[in-house]
Amino acid sequence: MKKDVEEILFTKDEIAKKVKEIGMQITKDYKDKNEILVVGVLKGANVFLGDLIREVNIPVYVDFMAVSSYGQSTESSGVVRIIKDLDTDIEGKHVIIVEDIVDTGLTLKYLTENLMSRKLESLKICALLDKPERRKCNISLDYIGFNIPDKFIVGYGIDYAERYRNLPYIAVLKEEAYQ
Ligand SMILES: O=P(O)(O)OC[C@H]1O[C@H](OP(=O)(O)OP(=O)(O)O)[C@H](O)[C@@H]1O
Ligand code: HPA
Repeated sequence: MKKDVEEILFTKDEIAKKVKEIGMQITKDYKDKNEILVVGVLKGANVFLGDLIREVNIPVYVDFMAVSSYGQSTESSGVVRIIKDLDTDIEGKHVIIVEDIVDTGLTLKYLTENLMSRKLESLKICALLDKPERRKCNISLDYIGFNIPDKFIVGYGIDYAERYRNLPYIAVLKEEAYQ
């Protein structure tokens, strides 16, 4: 796996420091609420979510959605499909969507519109990585870990064709690894 890595963007320690900061900010912002519901977007956000919730010091409930837009390629198809919906009713809840990476923004645009229609109390978005150069729609992110360049990223839960999710760091994938 290491041979396919062009460059390490963020080490394990740098990621842990950033996740801690985001967790502290969420704790501060929601300190007056009884609980929050964190919605992880499978599969990529799984690793980030697992670390993040342990840095939040108020009651956290967890649910997941699975959507599909990329398939086996490095380009978003733009068509988002729900593969797994939430298990819980989110009416009246304070919800935070947790994403690993925002690229075109089409996945989050679809998800926010979908969740907003369910009468929740509030909705915020937390993304570990943001690739603003690639944006194809207007969405606003409430918590962002790192801005990254327009390169294909893997590691810390993020895949190419289901590989590299278990790399402990965040890295740029060599072009020859996906050609
Ligand atoms: O901003 P966008 O262009 O919509 O791209 C972002 C989405 O793409 C990735 O998911 P992917 O479809 O690769 O699925 P995965 O999480 O299962 O790896 C990532 O986890 C986001 O959900
Ligand atoms: O850079 C990326 N890497 C992996 N999956 C992705 N989905 C959107 N952008 C990316």
